[in-house]
Amino acid sequence: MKSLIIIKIGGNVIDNPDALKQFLTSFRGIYGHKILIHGGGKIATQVAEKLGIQTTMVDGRRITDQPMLDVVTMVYGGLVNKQIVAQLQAIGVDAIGLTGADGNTVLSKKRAVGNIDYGFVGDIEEVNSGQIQYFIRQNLVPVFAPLTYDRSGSLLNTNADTMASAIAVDMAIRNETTLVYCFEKKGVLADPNNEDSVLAELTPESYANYKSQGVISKGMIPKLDNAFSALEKGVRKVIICHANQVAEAVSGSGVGTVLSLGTQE
Ligand SMILES: Nc1ncnc2c1ncn2[C@@H]1O[C@H](COP(=O)(O)OP(=O)(O)O)[C@@H](O)[C@H]1O
Ligand SMILES: CC(=O)N[C@@H](CCC(=O)OP(=O)(O)O)C(=O)O
Repeated sequence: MKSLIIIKIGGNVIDNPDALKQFLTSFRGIYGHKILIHGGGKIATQVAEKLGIQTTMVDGRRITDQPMLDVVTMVYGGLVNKQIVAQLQAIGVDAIGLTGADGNTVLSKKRAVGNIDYGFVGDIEEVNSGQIQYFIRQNLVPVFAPLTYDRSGSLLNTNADTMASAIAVDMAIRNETTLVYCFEKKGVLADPNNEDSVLAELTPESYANYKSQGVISKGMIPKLDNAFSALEKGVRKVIICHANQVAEAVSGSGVGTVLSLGTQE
């Protein structure tokens, strides 16, 4: 099987032009086939606010009514996606920007969880990995915005960490897949106030312990849930690391946090 590297880059890095540039340079240094999935939640919140639209997040997901869907479509599918693609092209990476609707690549259905009306939020139902593989075979680097669609013409807002995990799981059928979550810290920290307290390894057991102590919290919880889920479903390796260190992390030089299923019964 061929190796494939799937990288997710979060909103705090995208929001900082210098940090984004450094990340994209490191991304260019990754040898072989690769896919990028970007977030951009922070920018969507800022743009929405400028338009007088308030943001409400529930369980890490943005309540997405029609005006908010318009904002996230413009921000993720337009502004962020096209800026990243243009910057990658400028440094010699032949990137192609996609949403899940483009090439029918990622299909979802409206989220229906409990009594909460999330609006136009999509839970992924199907990844068309054959089509994504086609782009890769053309030596293109797919760059996905966190937007999916529901077959009947509606775009749906989808959490970018979940999108990365779902794409990685499906691509793992045809490729030896590594999934890397990049953000603004050096990895999962044993002490959130100490940037150097990076955990080299995390198992479901140690994750549960750190979570119950409140050491792992906020956005890191859905990220790790998605990350462990990918590992359980056939993704070979999952790493959480700093955006600048993505090339080193992929080459196995020991930076960041590597997830392991440990010795589960
Ligand atoms: N133990 C921890 N180690 C590192 N980050 C943590 C930890 N616990 C909570 N976090 C928080 O998780 C955040 C990452 O999640 P999130 O904001 O969703 O990432 P992204 O930028 O990829 O969207 C970090 O910015 C940090 O504030
Ligand atoms: C449904 C839902 O919540 N979608 C996310 C998609 C963007 C995202 O996940 O961006 P980060 O990775 O930068 O957080 C949102 O609109 O915030």
